[in-house]
Amino acid sequence: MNHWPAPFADRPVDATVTVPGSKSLTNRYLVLAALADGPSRLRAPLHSRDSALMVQALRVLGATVTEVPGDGEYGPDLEIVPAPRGADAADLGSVAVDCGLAGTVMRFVPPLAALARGVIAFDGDPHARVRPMGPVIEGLRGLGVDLTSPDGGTPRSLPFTVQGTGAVRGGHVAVDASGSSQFVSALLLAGARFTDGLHLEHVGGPVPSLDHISMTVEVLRGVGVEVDDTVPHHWVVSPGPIRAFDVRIEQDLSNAGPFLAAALATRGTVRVPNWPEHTTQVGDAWREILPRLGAEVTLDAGTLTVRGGERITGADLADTSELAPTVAALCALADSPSRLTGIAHLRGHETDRLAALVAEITRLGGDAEETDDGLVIRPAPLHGGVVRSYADHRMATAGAILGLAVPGVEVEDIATTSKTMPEFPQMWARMLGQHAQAGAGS
Ligand SMILES: O=C(O)C1=C[C@@H](OP(=O)(O)O)[C@@H](O)[C@H](O)C1
Ligand SMILES: C=C(OP(=O)(O)O)C(=O)O
Repeated sequence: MNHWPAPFADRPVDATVTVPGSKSLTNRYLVLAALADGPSRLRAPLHSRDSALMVQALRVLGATVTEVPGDGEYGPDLEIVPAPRGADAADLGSVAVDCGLAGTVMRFVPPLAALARGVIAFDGDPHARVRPMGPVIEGLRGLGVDLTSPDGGTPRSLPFTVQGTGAVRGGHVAVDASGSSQFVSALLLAGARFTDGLHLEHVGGPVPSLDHISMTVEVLRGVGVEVDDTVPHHWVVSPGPIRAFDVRIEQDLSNAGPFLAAALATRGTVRVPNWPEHTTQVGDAWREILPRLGAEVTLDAGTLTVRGGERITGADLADTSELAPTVAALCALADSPSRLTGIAHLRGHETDRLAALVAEITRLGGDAEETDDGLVIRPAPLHGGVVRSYADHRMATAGAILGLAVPGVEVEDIATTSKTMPEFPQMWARMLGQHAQAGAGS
């Protein structure tokens, strides 16, 4: 496997960076476009492995997705014409959806398949088969959908087959969403198209990544879907049409994270323009997290500016969700201990991220330990070495952050960043090139 020599920054970065579109927003709007009452357009969407898998899934289910020129820096716009429905709906026959390693595809698409007519087989990368799926499967079964595993029994994970009849009864169903917020989002996104709508109830421990559920609810309301979330752990989606739309996708604030982290790792300055004024993206939390780690953060006229301090300070941080690998890399460079909590469910992400972070930080000489629901990371001098990426885009970018401050770090399979940011190696080099130019001029 290829090893990427992570660039070491021998002086502070000074760069302005814009990142590609949000994975979470792109894949939600793609799903909604396939269910909408007319053609929709996504402006400046993400183009990456996860969004390509979603586009391909929609095509398999009969939608037409076309790339059209747009003004996005990172690729064309997308126009989506939904598949004909009702009496006009084609019988798809036996078709297959490849989920890759995308949580959004493996969780959000099965409800769409149930609304189509055909026998739709789902599978993905080897690790996708161990990502938790049970509550989506049980939820759909509770709503009247027939799903089977290859041996004919009740599936618990990928691979499985959805017997799409063109309609889903819907109504009340209870699931345990403590393993992933995506179990909730998956059912909510399609809920308005179920005959009786959806009353989803969560039973179990705390639901992680609540920002992502807020995003789902806000996006749904934006396309005319009525969602009642006033009672904790209950979401009621009224049956009705999903309005066709034309939206601009915000840049991915979670993926802005590694670049912002570079300011702390090199005691430099990184600016991200077009920071949304209002957003449901979890990455907006960088504005609270990075000051806790010693940075100065300002948001002025839509540009977020992060200035690294003399040192990175450790911190106790809860519920960092998909930001956690980036946070952990910074904590490994801090000069006081950190405790990350509320992230037990990261064990079900692209890899077991808690185990992976401990293994890779330790491999570079660091001091990291797993707890029941997170990590403890203590200061220790780091040395060079290979950071394994486990097919996990955020492990790869965590390795890149460490490499800025530690000479001799190599990241295995940097190309795995293509899951959500195929341009990452070039963007990283450009960020460091800007620092060289700024240095040459000063
Ligand atoms: O709905 C979404 O777009 C996501 C929800 C979160 O999943 P979990 O709740 O499993 O953390 C997040 O980590 C993932 O990257 C994207
Ligand atoms: C957990 C993540 O992805 P997925 O959408 O595959 O769950 C992530 O991007 O950090």
